[in-house]
Amino acid sequence: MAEPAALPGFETLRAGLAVSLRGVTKVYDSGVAALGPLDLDVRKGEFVSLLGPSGCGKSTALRLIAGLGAPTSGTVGIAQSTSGTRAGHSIGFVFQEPTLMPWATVRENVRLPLKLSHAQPAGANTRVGEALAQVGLTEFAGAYPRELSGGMKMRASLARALVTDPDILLMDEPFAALDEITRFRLNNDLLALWRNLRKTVIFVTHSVFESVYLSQRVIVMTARPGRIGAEFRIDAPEPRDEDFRTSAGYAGYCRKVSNALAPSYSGQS
Ligand SMILES: Nc1ncnc2c1ncn2[C@@H]1O[C@H](COP(=O)(O)OP(=O)(O)OP(=O)(O)O)[C@@H](O)[C@H]1O
Repeated sequence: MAEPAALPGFETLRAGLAVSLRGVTKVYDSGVAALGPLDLDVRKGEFVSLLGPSGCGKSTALRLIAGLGAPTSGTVGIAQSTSGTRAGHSIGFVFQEPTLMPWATVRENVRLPLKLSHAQPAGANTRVGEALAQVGLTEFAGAYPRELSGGMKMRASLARALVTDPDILLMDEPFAALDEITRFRLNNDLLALWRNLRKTVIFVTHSVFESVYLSQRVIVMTARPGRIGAEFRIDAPEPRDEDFRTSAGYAGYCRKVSNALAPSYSGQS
């Protein structure tokens, strides 16, 4: 069978790559040089964290990868969806704020991306059920956002990103507003999901500890305009759990990443 034609903006990438940024810069209309030049390759199925000081362009990088804006220069390459569906469906985005519709139930909130893509109702019901089960919210499908804790709202937001079965999950400080115990629990659940579903995850965080716990690779960005200052491969055994979180190896990685991050904060208070 002939290869499907590449979708516009979704270039053919080197085999095994999910995302490839080449010389990407972003200068906003205000004149702020937010990013780059940035060269970044992310392998299919890899879990990568972007870490860096406030305003260094992490969210900008995610938005460019998601196609929510164009780079000022350089190229953003995204692997074509393995499911052969529309290009936009290969990416799911989770924001720091859960941004749920307050007047709609969890089920309706999670269904929204399928509704927008005019998915068949029967298939949509199945997908919504699967996504809710993946995040442990089956029993709260009929609840309204006001009835949910912060952690549950974030689970609903994650289910909404998973409902289209995207190949790539972009997560922008998703757990930053949660208390530490809830955050640890969601870290573990996200890792379990990643192990089962093997999605490519690009995760933005301010937390050295979170980035080392979750990632196969931590990218430390410089102050604005953000570039790659250092990167670390986290070679820890899977599955990671509380033993890893309290291990000497984990503490050692955290120290190295913190040391690499420190220069980016010089001049900031
Ligand atoms: N739409 C926009 N128009 C103009 N400037 C913008 C816009 N979006 C972001 N910026 C600026 O670009 C720079 C990078 O912003 P961005 O949100 O990407 O950084 P960040 O690393 O994600 O920051 P934080 O960690 O605080 O969320 C900042 O100086 C920000 O004020």
